[in-house]
Amino acid sequence: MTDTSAPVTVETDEVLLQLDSVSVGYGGTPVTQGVDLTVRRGEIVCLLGPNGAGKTTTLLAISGLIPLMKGTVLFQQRDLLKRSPDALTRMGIVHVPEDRSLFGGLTVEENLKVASRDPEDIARVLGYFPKLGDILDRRATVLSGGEQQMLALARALALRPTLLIVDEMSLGLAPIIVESILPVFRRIVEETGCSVLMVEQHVRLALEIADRAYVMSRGRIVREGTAAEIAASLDELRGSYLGVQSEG
Ligand SMILES: Nc1ncnc2c1ncn2[C@@H]1O[C@H](COP(=O)(O)OP(=O)(O)OP(=O)(O)O)[C@@H](O)[C@H]1O
Repeated sequence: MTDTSAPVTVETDEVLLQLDSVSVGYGGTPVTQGVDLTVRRGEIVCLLGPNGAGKTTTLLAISGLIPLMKGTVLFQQRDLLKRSPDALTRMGIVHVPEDRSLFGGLTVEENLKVASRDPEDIARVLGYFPKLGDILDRRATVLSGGEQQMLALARALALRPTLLIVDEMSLGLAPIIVESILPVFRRIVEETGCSVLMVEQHVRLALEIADRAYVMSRGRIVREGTAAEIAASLDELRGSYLGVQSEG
């Protein structure tokens, strides 16, 4: 059995994901323009910005769900162009979308079984979200928002991601639930060595657990820095880019 308590040593200088001059959009119209972004192994990176900035669009492009218009996306130094979303999942890129995409008619346990290759994976991911262990036979559709989000994350982890992409994990959740779930990402990274790229509206909470952050506005990266640097300039960023809707 895998010992999940031992921290995994990670080489944080190794670039896992690299976006160079990425432009992507819909119907031939670019939404993002020339986005440069990197995620190193074992890092938690936040992508911040106001509504409509292009954050979700950027994540969809990384996961192969919409085609690039310009630029390159390298994952472990391999070009992701023309790879299907399924192939990217097999390579270790696992995307938890904004709508969570659970199988509503299936139970918690069945949702986890769909994702896991090995029964041990289910026990392992329940270690991060013990509450799910008490409701294994409950259908996903009747779960609370927080329980659904835990299940979506647990299912993603059962796929053993190298890069976990999480879009608006906190959407519709009470701040107290967000405060309890966000720190789990730090534990996941320390114990599995995976990297996390997340879009999060609870900016201050997200920066507490992140290593670095990018701020996006109107499809461009307008600021990047360590989480501490971005947190220190939050008041200024709120005034110029992040807008009043950013919370936390
Ligand atoms: N399927 C689509 N077809 C056409 N335009 C779209 C589509 N999806 C998003 N857009 C547009 O692309 C722009 C960027 O949207 P995106 O969802 O990437 O922003 P975001 O930064 O994630 O915003 P939010 O925080 O509100 O989720 C918006 O103007 C949006 O209306």
